[in-house]
Amino acid sequence: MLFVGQMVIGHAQVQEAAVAVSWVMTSFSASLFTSILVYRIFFHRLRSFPGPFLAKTTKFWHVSKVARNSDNFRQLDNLYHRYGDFVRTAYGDLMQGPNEVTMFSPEALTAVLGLGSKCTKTGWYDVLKPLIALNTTRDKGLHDRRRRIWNRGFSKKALHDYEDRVGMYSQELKERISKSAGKPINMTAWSRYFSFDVMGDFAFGRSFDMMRNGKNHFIVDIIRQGMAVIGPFTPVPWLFIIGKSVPGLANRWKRLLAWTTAQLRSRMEIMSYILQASIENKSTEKDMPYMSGDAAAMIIAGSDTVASSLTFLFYYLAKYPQEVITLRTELGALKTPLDLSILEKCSHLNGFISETLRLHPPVPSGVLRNTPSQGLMVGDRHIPGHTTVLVPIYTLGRRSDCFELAEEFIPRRWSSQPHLVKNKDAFVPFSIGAYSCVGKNLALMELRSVIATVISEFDVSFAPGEDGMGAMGRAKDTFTLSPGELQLVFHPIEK
Ligand code: HEM
Repeated sequence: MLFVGQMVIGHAQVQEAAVAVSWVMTSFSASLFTSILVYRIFFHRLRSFPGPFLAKTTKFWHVSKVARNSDNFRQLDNLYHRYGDFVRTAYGDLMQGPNEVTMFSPEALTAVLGLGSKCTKTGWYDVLKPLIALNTTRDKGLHDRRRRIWNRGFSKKALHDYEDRVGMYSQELKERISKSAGKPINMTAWSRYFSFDVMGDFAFGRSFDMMRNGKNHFIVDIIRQGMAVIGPFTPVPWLFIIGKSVPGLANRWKRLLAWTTAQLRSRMEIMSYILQASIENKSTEKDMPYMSGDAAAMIIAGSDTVASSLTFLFYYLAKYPQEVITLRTELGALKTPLDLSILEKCSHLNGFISETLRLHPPVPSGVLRNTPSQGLMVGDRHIPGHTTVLVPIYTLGRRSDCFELAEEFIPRRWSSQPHLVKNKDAFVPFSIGAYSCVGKNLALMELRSVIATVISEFDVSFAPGEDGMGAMGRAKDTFTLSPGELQLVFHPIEK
């Protein structure tokens, strides 16, 4: 009896203790979170920057905004129109609370990325770890050393050597298009098949054969699934890094790395310059994480960007048939077979490409940087040290104080009507400074080659029922831009 009584009393005491402990825990958590919120809203060093109320309190505000449509560039653009040149956002570095300022002016771009800037890459760039690619190298000295090696693969001579290969892939695309002449084809997919085939060849000496098979290579699917996750989780990159350990994702990730490393043992093109540097230094095995990282980065950086650009180039060819005639006249004056280096001098073709990249930059939200410890001056505004900053390329390219009729597609602003460009510093599709795009000239060569090759034989129109709006309307911002489907019809021209 006594024993039962003790048990009842004991049970009651345990219950009381549990209630007391949960009260203590609840009040502790409530006061902790309240003080964090009060600090972030009223006392944080970025409190003077305007921005959405919830963005001051948690980064998940930004995730919730972009989770559904993966349209970060559009969300940031809305913030610019609402708050102006400096906005406190919730987008940024590893394990911090909201500690970011997004800036929208060319002046800010130069301060953050221009030569001499002391800003550094943020923890977001650890996404490829354990591999280390050129574009994910956060140490400035190491980056400079590796960039010098990469530059060899993009020298004038190297680029000249690539011309035939690029021309050959452009012909292949034209032949594939001609097989579907008069019928709708998904140009978003075919632009991707082209760009990945080219990069497969340049990175590994072997095409992905996507144009031949008319479908994605499995490696490309893995990359695209990875990029689709990166998009919404950019504000919280540590979640993505943790996600890489989840079995399904981890296996796909491992397959990608194993495949990339295996390809390195075979014939290579641009990678051969990078490999050569390691052979000269007798450090091939030690450098393997760099070389695998570089090969993966080359595919990621060099394929989606070119694919997105091509999709929008074709969109404008279909939308403005008059432009096709102007381009054809310019190209008609050239000798055949086309010499790709001559295309560099075609002012309308280059204006057409620049205008497309201005309105649809393939890296639309820009790149993440941390300010140095002393902070950063942008005009008369001081950004405190260790703040994550970014300058969205999409918004810069559409600023009405930088471009006359900014929302309109006017290729001539880059040739015969330069007054339509009020501030050229706002046109930065390839970024600027020490970390700007190393592949810019190869990318432009590909774009010029495809457009010149295809329009010399075809007119382009939207497929029945297609108005072209989905390409941008349904585009996903997965760091690089992934356009929505675009159905086009190609009609052989009479010669
Ligand atoms: C229209 C096509 C392209 C556009 C708009 C573009 C844009 C960019 C941008 C904005 C960056 C800066 C990224 C950052 O700071 O995080 C970048 C870097 C880079 N791009 Fe491109 N890119 C294009 C094509 C290519 C191609 C064809 C390659 C071929 C290999 C390439 C390779 C790279 C590499 C390796 C970097 C890192 C450079 C460094 O950190 O030093 N890109 N690109």
